[in-house]
Amino acid sequence: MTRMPLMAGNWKMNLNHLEAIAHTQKLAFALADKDYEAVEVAVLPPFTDLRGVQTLVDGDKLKIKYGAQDISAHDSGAYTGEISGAMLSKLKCTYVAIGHSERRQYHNETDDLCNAKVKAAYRHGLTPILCVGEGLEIRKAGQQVQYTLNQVDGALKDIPAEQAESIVIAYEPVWAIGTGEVATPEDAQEVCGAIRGRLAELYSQELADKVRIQYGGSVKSGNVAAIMAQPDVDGALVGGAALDADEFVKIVRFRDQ
Ligand SMILES: O=C[C@H](O)COP(=O)(O)O
Repeated sequence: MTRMPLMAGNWKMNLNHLEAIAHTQKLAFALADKDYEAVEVAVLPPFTDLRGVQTLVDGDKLKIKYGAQDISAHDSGAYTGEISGAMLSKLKCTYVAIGHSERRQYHNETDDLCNAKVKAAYRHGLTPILCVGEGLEIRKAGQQVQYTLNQVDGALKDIPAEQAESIVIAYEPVWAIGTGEVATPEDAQEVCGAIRGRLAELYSQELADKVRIQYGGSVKSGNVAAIMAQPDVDGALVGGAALDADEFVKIVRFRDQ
């Protein structure tokens, strides 16, 4: 089964709304139709950038997809500081990251909350990029597969197959995020393969074969090809390297690296 690779740039808390427009224009200028035929390209800017990115993408009919880095579990109301799925879908977001390790670590997000956010995303026609992955202690104990599969189970609780078949799962070992310490291609394959196996158990092999599983953690143009060569890795969730447009374009063109 061929799955369209998804290269997504998670800008995290970087680039203001003016910088976001300049950065997206630079990407749009560099990317050609043949890039989009081979790879789906997405950016996940901060909330305050989304309107600017939308205006650019709509106005110039760009093929870059975009989405948010988080979503509220609630649809509206007295939740100061939160952004709802309805607001994101009104801005024509395609994707929303859920359960990024930085949200789990600094905002105490649990698997139950991730599950509620996955449901909120689907209520509003957004595609979740569910982030999972173990910390260093878990890795040292050799528990990375079980730990990550528990996160998958928790976030997908009561999610029907008709929804789950469109999910994207990003395996991001926490010890490899922003550290320059990339997982080996074999490390990435071990867990990504196990995630696909779990999807087959929870749903069906047919569904598992459709779902795109990304690797994230210090992905750069120099290591992306080896990671993408793994059978169960269908893309990358890129942090730091996505802030450099030239570098991100090289990652999108991983087959040339
Ligand atoms: O969402 C992206 C990941 O946290 C990876 O970040 P990084 O590429 O800077 O290691």
